[in-house]
Amino acid sequence: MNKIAIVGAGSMAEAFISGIVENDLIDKKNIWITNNSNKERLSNLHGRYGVNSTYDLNELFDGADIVVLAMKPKDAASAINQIREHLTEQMLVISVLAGVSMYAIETLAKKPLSIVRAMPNTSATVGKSATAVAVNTRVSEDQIKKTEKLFGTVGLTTFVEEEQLDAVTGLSGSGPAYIYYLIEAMENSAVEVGLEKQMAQELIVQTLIGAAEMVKKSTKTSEQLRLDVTSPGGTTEAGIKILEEKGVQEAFLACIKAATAQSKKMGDALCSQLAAEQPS
Ligand SMILES: NC(=O)C1=CN([C@@H]2O[C@H](COP(=O)(O)OP(=O)(O)OC[C@H]3O[C@@H](n4cnc5c(N)ncnc54)[C@H](OP(=O)(O)O)[C@@H]3O)[C@@H](O)[C@H]2O)C=CC1
Ligand SMILES: O=C(O)[C@@H]1CCC=N1
Repeated sequence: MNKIAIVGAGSMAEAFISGIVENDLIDKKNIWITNNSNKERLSNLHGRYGVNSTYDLNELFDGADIVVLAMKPKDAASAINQIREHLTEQMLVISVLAGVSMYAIETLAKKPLSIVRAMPNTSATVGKSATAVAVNTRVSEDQIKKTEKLFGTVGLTTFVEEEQLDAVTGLSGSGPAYIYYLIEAMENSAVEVGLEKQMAQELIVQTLIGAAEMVKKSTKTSEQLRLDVTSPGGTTEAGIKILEEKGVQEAFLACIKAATAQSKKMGDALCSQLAAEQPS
């Protein structure tokens, strides 16, 4: 890895910078970043991580072997249009943009590119992202190794087909929000049954970490582990009965299907727009 050029300086970009710098993957002087206009944000990132920033695209891309696209999907078209002349077939272009396909990126760049499309989640901030990655046929073995190293600094990486990324987005991309929602619900319930919120939060968080660790380490399925907790006529049985009556499993199915469909819809909308703009 020689130089990384990051386009977009939001929370996702910062999670990567933090992971790369903490793991000494590359000298921080070789990490370059730009954004749309927020100079204060760039100087803040420089101050905290020692990375370089610039609005000069020649300086940003000069000698870069990896480019990370980390702006919002709505800004992808204008951002890629601005940088397209600097992108080369030799560079590895890593995109974390939700719903922006490799086809869309190449169409906007107006050239074939080696593209890695990734779906991390916000737990990248604490090095615990569940990231799924798809690569196109131009990505070399060496670039795959670089990709694994890079995403390894922010958590777990798994390789998927591009078609699976909508489902991954609906599952683990949005996933932290579902878990926060569950935590919120458990915190509010704890208060209702007479517990102090802060203390309840500690219990809930440790319960989640412990249960997740059990699923990860045990040879039992999650269903078996649930049944292990559920004594006949006991408290868990009483609680789970209510979750079943309220249709919580069905609600999760509908939730993940809706998020997957929304990811596909966002991607399809951009692809249709780009196809319509192509000269016939
Ligand atoms: N949040 C999440 O859970 C997840 C997000 N993602 C993806 O990560 C990406 C980044 O998200 P996030 O970090 O939350 O975004 P933020 O809104 O925090 O940051 C977006 C950044 O893009 C910059 N930007 C906008 N337009 C341009 C441009 N033309 N050229 C250069 N930079 C530009 C903005 O600059 P300025 O501030 O100057 O306007 C800002 O620094 C998104 O595409 C999202 O889909 C992926 C997985 C999970
Ligand atoms: O809600 C969103 O669109 C983004 C994509 C994955 C997580 N957040």
